[in-house]
Amino acid sequence: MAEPLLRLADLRKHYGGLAVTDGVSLDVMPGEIHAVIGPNGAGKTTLIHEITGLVAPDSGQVVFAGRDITRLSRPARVRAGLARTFQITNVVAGFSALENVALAAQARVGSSFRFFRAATSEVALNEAALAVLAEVGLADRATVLAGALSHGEKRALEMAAALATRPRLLLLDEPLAGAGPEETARLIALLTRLKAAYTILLVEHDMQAVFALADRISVLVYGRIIATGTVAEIRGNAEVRAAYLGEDDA
Ligand SMILES: Nc1ncnc2c1ncn2[C@@H]1O[C@H](COP(=O)(O)OP(=O)(O)OP(=O)(O)O)[C@@H](O)[C@H]1O
Repeated sequence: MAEPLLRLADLRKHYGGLAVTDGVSLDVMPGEIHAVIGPNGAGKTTLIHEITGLVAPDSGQVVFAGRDITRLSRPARVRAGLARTFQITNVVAGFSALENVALAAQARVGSSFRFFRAATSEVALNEAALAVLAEVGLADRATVLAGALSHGEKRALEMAAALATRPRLLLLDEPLAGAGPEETARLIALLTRLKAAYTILLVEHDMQAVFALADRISVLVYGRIIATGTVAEIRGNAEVRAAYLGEDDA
């Protein structure tokens, strides 16, 4: 069997008396979309933060591509191939779509913000940024200020910014949050396309989207994974249905 691209081993994080991550172990296999679902406050965002390095776990390990990255800095994790999008839309409104992507690409090579202007004039950087915009269907919106994009386009731009770092693993924190039905359909189509090229860890509340996209699902409840399995296994799991999925979802 292939080695997991990401392995979480017995991760634990307490805030005071609250065990927010309570011994989470999870493998993300190369090429899969692995969804993490769970009720509000289950600890999903904290788990993503522990993977990206924003929150340090009290104990346990984060192993990425065979390397223990538990204590690595956030930029070092990005350089190793971890990219994320945020739950709250996170683009620079006053920059064009192209500039936003170029800025993200620069983060990967570690150059500082003040070299930004010079760098965007580089033909190669612009071409690479354009290619990434095309990947998410925004090529014809390259010169539009990010602040003027629709909500769904901003989410796609966030994904482009993440892709610009040339990730091996894409962490998506609620990419469909706040999207209307049409935008949701478009974003699901985009994620389906990205699925062919990237390994993805997806945190998402929209169960129809999760069932349509995920290869495997892990269910997090009060900081613990209560089940991991295929869509069919999770939908048919009585404990999951009782703890989380309503009859409508299942
Ligand atoms: N820095 C912190 N200090 C104290 N408590 C925290 C902190 N961060 C998160 N928590 C608590 O940890 C629990 C899990 O929060 P987290 O945001 O990870 O859950 P979540 O599953 O992402 O929720 P949601 O689906 O609502 O986004 C919550 O009870 C939250 O109040």
